[in-house]
This record gives sequence, structure tokens and C-alpha cells, in this order.
Amino acid sequence: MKCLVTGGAGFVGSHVAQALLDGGHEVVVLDDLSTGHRAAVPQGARFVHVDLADAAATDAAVGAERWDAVLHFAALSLVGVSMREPFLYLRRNTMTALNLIEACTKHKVTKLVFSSTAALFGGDRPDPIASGDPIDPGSPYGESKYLIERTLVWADRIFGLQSACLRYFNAAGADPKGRLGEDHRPETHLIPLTIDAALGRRPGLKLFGSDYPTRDGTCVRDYIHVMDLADAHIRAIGELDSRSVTYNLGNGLGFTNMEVIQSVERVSGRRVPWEWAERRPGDPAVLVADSAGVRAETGWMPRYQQLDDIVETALRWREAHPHGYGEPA
Ligand SMILES: NC(=O)c1ccc[n+]([C@@H]2O[C@H](COP(=O)([O-])OP(=O)(O)OC[C@H]3O[C@@H](n4cnc5c(N)ncnc54)[C@H](O)[C@@H]3O)[C@@H](O)[C@H]2O)c1
Ligand SMILES: O=c1ccn([C@@H]2O[C@H](COP(=O)(O)OP(=O)(O)O[C@H]3O[C@H](CO)[C@@H](O)[C@H](O)[C@H]3O)[C@@H](O)[C@H]2O)c(=O)[nH]1
Repeated sequence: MKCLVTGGAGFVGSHVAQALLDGGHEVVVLDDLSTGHRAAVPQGARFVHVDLADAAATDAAVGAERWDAVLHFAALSLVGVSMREPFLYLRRNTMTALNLIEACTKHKVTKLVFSSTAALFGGDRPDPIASGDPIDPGSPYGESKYLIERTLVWADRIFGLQSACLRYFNAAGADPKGRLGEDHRPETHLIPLTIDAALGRRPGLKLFGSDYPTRDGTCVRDYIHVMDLADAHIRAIGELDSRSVTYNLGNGLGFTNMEVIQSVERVSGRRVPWEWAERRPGDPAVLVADSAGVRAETGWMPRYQQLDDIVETALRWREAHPHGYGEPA
């Protein structure tokens, strides 16, 4: 296949681009490098520097070649920031996606895979969440992703653009071959922050909220390895010959934030300095996936089910790349 990967210089997009290349596919990465890194674009992929907010440039990039599939990762993606800047998130995520989707329909693209999110499911949901469960985003970030899912429904009904909305839970880990890893700036995600605290690269970790209705009072999340996510993307494209699909994607296992600290301590053999902090607005107490749909329909099975195995690949990359993809600050 020839694939256009928006956001392919970012964490999840670069790993999926790498998996596509490893599978013998052709990849063009479209990215504005706003949060991604040129060095994260895998070897063998071509790169085009485009901001999806620029409708004309987006149209030109999509129209330049015939794509077997477009994979859309590019977005603003921080739950906490979206609670402070709701209109930025609602405007930018929907507008950039609209520019891309409109260009895809104009240039007769028939398959699109979209990075949706567990953040569609706010509130307290102690049980695993299935894709048919009621949508109630807990943040403007989650809402922006839902608006894009709805846009894709109409793009299919009116133009026949078939899409896979993949609602991932918490992406984590790194390429086990060490080619790619996670490098957000600033980093806000729990696993890389906890690893950096263990490695002495930051003074300590702040644990947001001690009074959630969970087994130890900290939030529960479902961590899914990026390579398992990549596998699901490739399988999802295979489903798009005759219909659109929506899948929840996670391991189905919930770990508390405190258990993440314990896992990093086990795997690294080092102590993690941490302290309590206020709850972070927008954080649901529990997010665990029921991924029965994607398993039954595509045969997908996560290979990294143990949190320690996910943490280990992330730790190895961060140890080997003390400055991530860049130079020391
Ligand atoms: N990381 C997670 O745990 C997680 C979970 C669920 C869903 N998602 C979704 O997956 C996608 C990727 O997340 P990530 O963690 O890899 O984020 P990331 O910030 O590492 O990657 C996003 C990439 O998109 C690019 N980008 C952003 N805006 C752009 C624009 N206007 N034009 C062109 N490129 C642009 C960035 O430069 C970056 O390379 C996002 O859509 C996110 O909402 C992520
Ligand atoms: O310094 C920190 C950072 C995070 N957390 C907590 O750790 C948990 C996980 O947070 P984080 O790693 O930031 O991920 P989420 O906020 O759960 O969001 C991720 O996972 C969502 C799907 O569940 C995606 O939609 C988002 O894009 C992605 O950033 C939450 O309870 C946070 O409050 C801390 O306690 N301290």
C-alpha cells in the first residue's frame, strides 16, 4: 500500500509509520513538527512539511499522489491543556481534520484511519468500556475527537470515504528494536515522567489526586503498547473494503498511577521520588477498554499485556536517548 501518515513525526504516528515500512508498504509522513521531531520520521519514509490548518497546502499534499490509505494522527492531544484552552482544542483539532477529510473526499481517497481516544468516555466508569457505550467526553479534547468521528460518518454516507475510528486508551512503550521512542516536550505522560524521575533526570513525580474511587485512590488507566497499536492500525485498514468501523483499543487491564510507579521501580531497580498533588482537571477516575470488537473482527491480540514489559521498552529507549530526539536543552 501507499500510505499518507499525518502526524508521523509524533509518538504514535512514527511507530505506525515504521510498522508499515517494516511490512513493505510505502509511507509519506505529513507533519508540521509542532510537537513531533524530524528525527522521528522513520528511515525510508518521505517527509512533507505541511500544517493541516492550511487547507490549500493540505489539498495539494493529498492530491499529489494516489493513496491506498490515509492515517490521521496529527492533533493537539493533552487532556489537561484542553481544560484550560477549550476553544483552541475544539477549533484546531476539528478544523485540521476537516481540511484533511475534505481533501480526501475530493481526491477520491477511500480509506482513512483516525486516532480517536478513550477520552470520549468521561465520568466514572469502573467497568471495561465497549465501543457502543454512551459517549460523554470529559474534556474539550475528547469532544473534539467525537466531532471528528461524526464528520467521518457523513464523509462515508455522502462520499463513500470509509474510516476506522480507533479509540485508543493510553499509548505507551517504544519500538523494541530501539529505533523510536516517546519524546513529548514538555513531557506530560505518566510513564515517561516516572521513568525520568527514577533515572534522576527530574526531581520527582507529582501524583495528581489521591481520592479517586479506586483501589488505592489514584486514577486507573489501560496502557497499550505502541507496537500493538501499530498492528491494530494495519489490521483496521484491511476491514475498510466495504464498511466503516469503530473500535476501542486497549489491553483490558487497568493499572493505578501508583502501580505504574511500582512497575517502574521493579523494572529499573531504582526508587521513584514522588509526592501528592491536586487532581488534574478533566481526568476521569477509570478508563479501561473492552476491545472485544477489534479482537473478534480483525483477529488483533495485544502482544504486550504485562505493564512491566511495556515499561521496559520505554525505559530502554529513554536510557539510550537521554535527550530524546534532540540536543540537551
Ligand atoms: N498518546 C496517547 O496516549 C494517545 C491516546 C489516545 C489517542 N491519541 C491520539 O493519537 C494521536 C497521536 O498522539 P501522540 O501521542 O503521538 O501525539 P504527538 O504530539 O507525539 O504527535 C502528533 C503529531 O502531529 C503533528 N501535528 C500536530 N498538529 C499538526 C498540524 N496542524 N499539521 C500537521 N502536523 C501536526 C505533530 O507535530 C506531531 O508530530 C493524536 O491524535 C492523539 O490525540 C494518543
Ligand atoms: O505528572 C503526572 C502526569 C500524569 N499523572 C496521572 O497519570 C494518569 C495518566 O495521565 P497521562 O499519562 O497524561 O495520560 P491521559 O491524561 O490519561 O491521556 C492519554 O491517554 C488518553 C486516552 O486515555 C489520550 O486520549 C490522550 O491523548 C493521552 O495523553 C492520569 O491520572 C494523570 O493525572 C500524574 O499523576 N502525574
